[in-house]
Amino acid sequence: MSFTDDLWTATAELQQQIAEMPFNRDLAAGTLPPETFRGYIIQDAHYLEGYARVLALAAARAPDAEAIQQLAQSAGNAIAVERGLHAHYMGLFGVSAQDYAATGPSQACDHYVSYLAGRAALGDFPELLAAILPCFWIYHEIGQQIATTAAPENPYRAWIDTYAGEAFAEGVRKMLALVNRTAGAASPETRARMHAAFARASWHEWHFWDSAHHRRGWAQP
Ligand SMILES: Cc1ncc(C[n+]2csc(CCO)c2C)c(N)n1
Repeated sequence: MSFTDDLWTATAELQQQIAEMPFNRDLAAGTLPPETFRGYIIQDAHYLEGYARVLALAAARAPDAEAIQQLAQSAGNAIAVERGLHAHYMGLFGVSAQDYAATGPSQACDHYVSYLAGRAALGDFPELLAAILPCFWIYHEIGQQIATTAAPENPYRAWIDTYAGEAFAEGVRKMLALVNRTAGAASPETRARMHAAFARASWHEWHFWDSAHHRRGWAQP
């Protein structure tokens, strides 16, 4: 079994819970309320900015030229691909630049991005890489699962096609290979921290969807 297979097996229960979340079930059925998806997309745009920055920090920390190139390209792709998707849905749901600017990140969004930035500042490269992986891998798994069950006339088709598509799958495969290469050169102690970072970032993915489903923002006194 590869190291990344171990990561998935160790978090199998959480991964199953994510697959069964009402947000993802309703998205597949096409019955997710537009207002819920609108809130999700705004938060996801905030997330994306933070995530792309973290990818760029990971690129700067990478041990060799190949990994620098892969992570820096991913940072650029993240902005290009996801921004296109966000612009599409923001147009559809009437989110203006002013609406977006007026809506700050939710607690879940801020918590996830802060966690990743914390690993970038305080962790080592293997730990940071393991924290970055769930964003790619879980979206790929969920995208594929949803694609097989999705209603044909689904308003969220562009979202589904992005994550179920071959271009994205190729990016996921490269990320898995880099994690396995990195874990292969790491000590048992470092591999244990990679496991913890992968599990924590996977929990953040669950929390992000849970927050979007409940339309939570930032609690005010
Ligand atoms: C909360 C949240 N987690 C993961 C993704 C997916 N994603 C965002 S950036 C990126 C890198 C390549 O484009 C990927 C896979 C998302 N959109 N929102």
